[in-house]
Order: sequence, then C-alpha cells, then structure tokens
Amino acid sequence: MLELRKLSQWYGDHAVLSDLTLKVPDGELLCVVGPSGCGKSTLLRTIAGLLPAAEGEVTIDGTPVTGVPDGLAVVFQDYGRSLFPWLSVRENVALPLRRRGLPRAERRAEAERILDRVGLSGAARRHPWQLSGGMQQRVAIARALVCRPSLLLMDEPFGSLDAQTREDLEDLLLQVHRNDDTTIVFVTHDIDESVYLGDRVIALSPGPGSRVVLDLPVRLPGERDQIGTRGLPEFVELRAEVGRTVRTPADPSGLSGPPGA
Ligand SMILES: Nc1ncnc2c1ncn2[C@@H]1O[C@H](COP(=O)(O)OP(=O)(O)OP(=O)(O)O)[C@@H](O)[C@H]1O
Repeated sequence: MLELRKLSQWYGDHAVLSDLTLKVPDGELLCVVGPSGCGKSTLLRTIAGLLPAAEGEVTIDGTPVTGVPDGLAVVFQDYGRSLFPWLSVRENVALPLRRRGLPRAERRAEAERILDRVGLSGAARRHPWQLSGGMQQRVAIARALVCRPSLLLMDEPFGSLDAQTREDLEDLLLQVHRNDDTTIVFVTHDIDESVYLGDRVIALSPGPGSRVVLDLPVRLPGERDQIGTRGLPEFVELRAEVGRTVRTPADPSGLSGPPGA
C-alpha cells in the first residue's frame, strides 16, 4: 500500500502541495488530474523519492520513502529523451536488468518477451530514432515493465501521441494492469482518459498549495473498451463530475458550497 500522510511540498517559498493524505491500495490504477501547474509532477517526483517531502511523509508498505524505492518504474511523456539513441530497442529495454546482474542471455530473453507483449517484437534490433513516437513510447513502457515493477508512475505518458496511438497504448496499459496487478499512479490532463483508465480518479485544486478536491471511485461495468465504455451513461456522468471539479476555481477558504447552492 502506498500512503501519503499530510504531505506538503514547496519550491522555495512557493507552496505547491498542501496537506495531501491519500491511500493507494496494491493493484489500484489511480489517475491524478488537475489544472496545469497544480503540482501533479511534483507529487510523482515525491512518491518516486526524487524530492524529499517538505512536510508529512510518503510510505510504501509502512516504510517511509527516503530515496528511489525498490520495485519502482517511471514513464514520462518525453519518451524521445528517455531512450538511449545509440542502443538498440532490445538493449534499451534490457538495460534495467543489467543493473540486476542478470546474465546476458537471460536479459535478452526477458527483453524479447516484454517487447512481444507491447507489440514490438519485430523492432528489437532497430534504434529508437528509427521508430515512430508511439513505438518509442512502447519501448519506454517495455523498459518500465521489464523489472516487473510493483509501483509504476506515469506522467502524462500519452500526452504527445496521436489519438489512435494513444487509444492503443491506453488499452495496452489496461491489459498490463489486469495481468500483472501493478499499482499505477497515472497523471493526465485528459479527463476522458482518467475515467477510461482509472479504478479511481483524484483531482487536485489549482495552486498554490494544491489539495485533493475530488476522490472518485470509477465503477464501470464490464471490461473497458474504447467505443463501448466511452458511450456508457455511467462514463458520461463520471467524466462530467471530474470536469466540473477541475474547471471550478477552488475556494481557498474551503467554505463555499457547490456552484448554485
Ligand atoms: N524545480 C522547480 N523549481 C521551482 N518551481 C518549480 C519546479 N518544478 C515545478 N515548479 C513549479 O511548481 C508548480 C507545480 O509544478 P508541476 O510541474 O508539479 O505541476 P503540474 O501539475 O505537473 O503541471 P503541468 O500539468 O503543466 O505539467 C508550478 O508552479 C511550477 O512552475
């Protein structure tokens, strides 16, 4: 279980996150939405142990996060910069296994297994710069999955992809999540995407000092699919609820009721 307890974060005297308390049970896919600059990436960097908590704490299975935790993988939006252009696709994916001291043949076999899973088995010997953006992001996802992470943090990973590729990768992620039961914290600007992917969606208020202003379980019937799920009345309702929250300016006093009340 990932837990945030009264977490606050600042850059100098600029308050970014204020008093965040949150539990993410094992195996949950939690989506985080909120206006630009509200601190979503800061939240991920703190969970990843890259930024120490200014106040409060982050724990994983009860142990405070003080550095990059074991079993963590991260995927960023900027896949172009996260892959090594001089390494082949297979070498890029196998890289985290080298640090684990796995023999070469095993590294290779494991990288190929995971490349097959993300639909890239034919591209193993190519280099990242020979691939489309969507394929490069698949490589980044494969590299994140190769060590079978227990916690996967994703920061707008599909933000710069075309609509079709984005849908394909959303479905790939759902498949991975179903099969591996990995805990995933997924940051996105896209409200539809958050409802389509999430077991739960949280929304942060605009900064400074962002707080959680919505914590919404997503209970959609059946397995999700791009056309059917997005057409469900339940989906439309959830999307509207998240949209209303994200677009309503927060009242810093926290005293006002919903609009029109
Ligand atoms: N290293 C830093 N030093 C100082 N201020 C920073 C730093 N990183 C981010 N900020 C500021 O902190 C706030 C939160 O930034 P962050 O990137 O976490 O927001 P975000 O919600 O992820 O934004 P976006 O949705 O635009 O990616 C912003 O006001 C940003 O300008």
